[in-house]
Amino acid sequence: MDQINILIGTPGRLLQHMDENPLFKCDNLQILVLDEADRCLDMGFEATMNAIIENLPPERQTLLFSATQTKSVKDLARLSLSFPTYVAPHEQAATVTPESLQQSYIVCEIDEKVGILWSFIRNHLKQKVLVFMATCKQVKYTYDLFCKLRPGVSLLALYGSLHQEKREKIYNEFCRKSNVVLFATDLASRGLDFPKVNWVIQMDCPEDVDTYIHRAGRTARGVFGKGEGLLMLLPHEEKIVEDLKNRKIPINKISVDPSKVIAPQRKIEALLSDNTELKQTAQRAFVNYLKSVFLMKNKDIFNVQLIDTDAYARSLGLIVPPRIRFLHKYNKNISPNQEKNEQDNVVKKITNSNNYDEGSEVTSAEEEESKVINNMPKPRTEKLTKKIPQFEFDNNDDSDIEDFLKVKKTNTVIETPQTKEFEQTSKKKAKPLTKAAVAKKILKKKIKVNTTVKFTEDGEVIADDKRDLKSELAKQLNNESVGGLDIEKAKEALQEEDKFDKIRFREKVKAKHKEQKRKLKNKTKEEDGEKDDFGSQSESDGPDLSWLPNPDKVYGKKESDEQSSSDGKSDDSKQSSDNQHSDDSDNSDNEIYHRPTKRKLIESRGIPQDSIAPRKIKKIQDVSAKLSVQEAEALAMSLLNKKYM
Ligand SMILES: Nc1ncnc2c1ncn2[C@@H]1O[C@H](COP(=O)(O)OP(=O)(O)OP(=O)(O)O)[C@@H](O)[C@H]1O
Repeated sequence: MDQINILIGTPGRLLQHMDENPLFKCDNLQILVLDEADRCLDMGFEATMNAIIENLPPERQTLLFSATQTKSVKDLARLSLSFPTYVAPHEQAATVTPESLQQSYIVCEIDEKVGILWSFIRNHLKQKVLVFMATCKQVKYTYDLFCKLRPGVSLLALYGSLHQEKREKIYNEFCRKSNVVLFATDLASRGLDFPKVNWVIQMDCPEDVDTYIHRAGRTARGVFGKGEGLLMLLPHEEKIVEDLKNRKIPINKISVDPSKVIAPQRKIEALLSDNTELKQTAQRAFVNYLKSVFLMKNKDIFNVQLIDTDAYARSLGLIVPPRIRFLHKYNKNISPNQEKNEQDNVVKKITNSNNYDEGSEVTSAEEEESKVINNMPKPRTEKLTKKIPQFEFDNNDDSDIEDFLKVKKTNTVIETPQTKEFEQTSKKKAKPLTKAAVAKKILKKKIKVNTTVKFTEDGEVIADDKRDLKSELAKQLNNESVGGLDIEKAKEALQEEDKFDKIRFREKVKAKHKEQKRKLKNKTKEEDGEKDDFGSQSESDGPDLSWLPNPDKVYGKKESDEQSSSDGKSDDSKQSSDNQHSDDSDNSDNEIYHRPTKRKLIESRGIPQDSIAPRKIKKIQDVSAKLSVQEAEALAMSLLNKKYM
């Protein structure tokens, strides 16, 4: 780190190295360059920049760059500049922005913005467009929504809450592609050099003139760069144009042909009703936009009270406008006097500077305020179309959207009784639906929230042993319809339930053990069965113990056996004779114990088992062979008769 010649970094990262890296030394620093110097020196980076400057040697050259350079002595004094030189290459130029940048603005209602943007994109499919919005949430929502609506061109979104790697990927993708739309926050308004951007759309009014210049500067870059800029303003935001013109920015007012605006309102509403996540993003976009307007410094231009929030919510696809808590809180905290003053101010401003409400009569401040908020004079663009040149939606690219636009009717709604009914009911719902109201409704209907009931295919309820309450106390507590929760009672009920849970658990363990035992038993049985295959043929035959050594041989002969052994018979032959004459009483015990199976005996004598026929059958075969047919028949009959007598 101490060997490097050039270091490029953001203020935060640089300060982190200074604080945490022992190898990072700036004693020999010769040149400090601050790109986007006005931004670096403004309030947001003040503390960080002051800390960095403290760590740098005072003997150095300092270079500051920006398209909107600060001349504030206070700011420059912090850098300890001596003999500063101001270099402005375009100071004598007629305009501060490049001549090849064509700039225009439109005035529209807040609920028209989405439709205008959508129509613009649909008509510029073969162009590279950069759209600036006020907040991350708006960018995210517009991106998600338009992706679902499929405009027919690549869409990208760039905003601060994205991971750095993703930001870089999106940046590179936007640079690479030529037909693409990028939705972005002011994160992309400075320093990023996107090549060949055709259009910069400022969908929300920029914070100040500097922000406008930086945003617009993303197009018409370099020596031969060309581009166009479009600024969308709400009627009360039009005052910024004056500031722009005072700063030598050539900007012309144009209007939009309403017949060419296709607002996919129904589609958006349908999408949101199907997709809760998208709906939540829309709600966040709505609240965050209003918050950003509320927090703007320049209250002459930004006034959240003048925004038709219901219309804005509807344009985002939200049928029920989300609650704007910060605004409610703010309105509550304003004392009546303050409120009246504010109202007076709003009215004065509107009546003085706005030409749209020429016909309205001021009766009292309060009346006027409510007029301003609820019945804001609508400076519809149609009114202005006579004087102002129209915005050319049809561009020269090869897309066949021109025909499409001519054929398609805008906002065609087939009126069905259902839609009429819906509109009527939605009109009736003037009262906002609060969470408390919803909760009251649920309580009235006695619906138990957060309960799951499972049914069989026949519609019978399946009892859930885990969820069913067992103890009386818990049941009682559950049935109580009093709001709130008695912690002590709930604790006791839980303890009671715990007892039943333990019993259930014990039973479960017992059942498991039983099952294990049963399985083990079955296994051993199976193993025994396998042994039988190799030992005795059937259980009635008894175990095959022929393989055991002869106890006589091992323990010597018994007295009772002496006689039989003296007959000169071998052990094997004795065994076989024993089998043949099983009624021999002397050796009966040994016989039963040592009796091998018939199969074993036959095998031990070396006679093939197949060749042995049962003795009785053999005898009959022998006798019948010697008889004639008649004699054999007679014999058979007599045998049968004998058997059944
Ligand atoms: N002398 C030059 N000849 C040709 N092209 C140039 C020249 N100087 C700059 N450019 C091109 O102009 C574009 C803008 O340059 P650069 O990014 O340096 O501007 P910048 O003033 O830093 O802009 P910003 O700070 O607003 O992002 C770049 O694409 C660059 O290649």
